[in-house]
Amino acid sequence: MPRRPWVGVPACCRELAGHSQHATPSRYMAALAEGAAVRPVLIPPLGEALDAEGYLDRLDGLLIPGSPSNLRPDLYGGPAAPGGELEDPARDATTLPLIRAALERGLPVFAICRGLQEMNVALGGTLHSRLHLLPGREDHRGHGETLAERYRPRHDITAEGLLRAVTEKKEIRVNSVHMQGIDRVAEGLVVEAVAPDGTVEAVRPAGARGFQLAVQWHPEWRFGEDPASTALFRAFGAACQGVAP
Ligand SMILES: N[C@@H](CCC(=O)NCCCC(=O)O)C(=O)O
Repeated sequence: MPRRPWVGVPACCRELAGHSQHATPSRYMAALAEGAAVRPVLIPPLGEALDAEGYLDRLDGLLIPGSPSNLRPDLYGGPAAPGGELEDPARDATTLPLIRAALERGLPVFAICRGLQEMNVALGGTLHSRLHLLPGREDHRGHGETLAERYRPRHDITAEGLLRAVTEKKEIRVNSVHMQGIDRVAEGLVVEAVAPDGTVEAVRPAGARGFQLAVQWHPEWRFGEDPASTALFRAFGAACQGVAP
């Protein structure tokens, strides 16, 4: 029985019950444990104090989860955000170096939503801070009264490359819960999927040897009900076991 791989999941820094806490939605951990058959471990967003390299020495893969917080605009030369926007500088200071180090090592990396935005910024790309205000763009914010409504399938994407190979699909219907999105794609990243309005929906490092993929939607959401999501987590788990996609 092969050893179950260990996969790091950088947490968010959140105020809960008056205390600063490190957390991520449990659906990411469940999708890793059940869909990828790996052992997920939370990585505290300790920024520079975190010995990122030391963590990666002990990990077989990295999953960068989504978050309602936005990246600090100064990280990509964007305009200052209006007051009151949720940001998470501790997470930014943790994930950006962690992503660069993991990609450099060829570690399997699966980045989701904010994680795609972090990968792009970590490698020198930029973001649109309000996609819905751009001419010709849809509103990708996933409005709805309930989580089920917010995370329901919203639009198709056209897949290429690793995404298409893993899912065995060219057209995939995905959910959409994000206000921001990629503006300038970082050098060294290739676009693997776009939405009908031109929004970049997936990227991967051009020279990636294994499973290194970032997606703007949420495949972890009820992943077992969607064949493409199931295939993505299974392939990520296999990559963490050392099996090429
Ligand atoms: N804040 C960024 C990233 C969006 C993201 O990761 N959304 C998933 C979590 C959202 C939620 O559950 O509320 C953006 O808005 O683009």
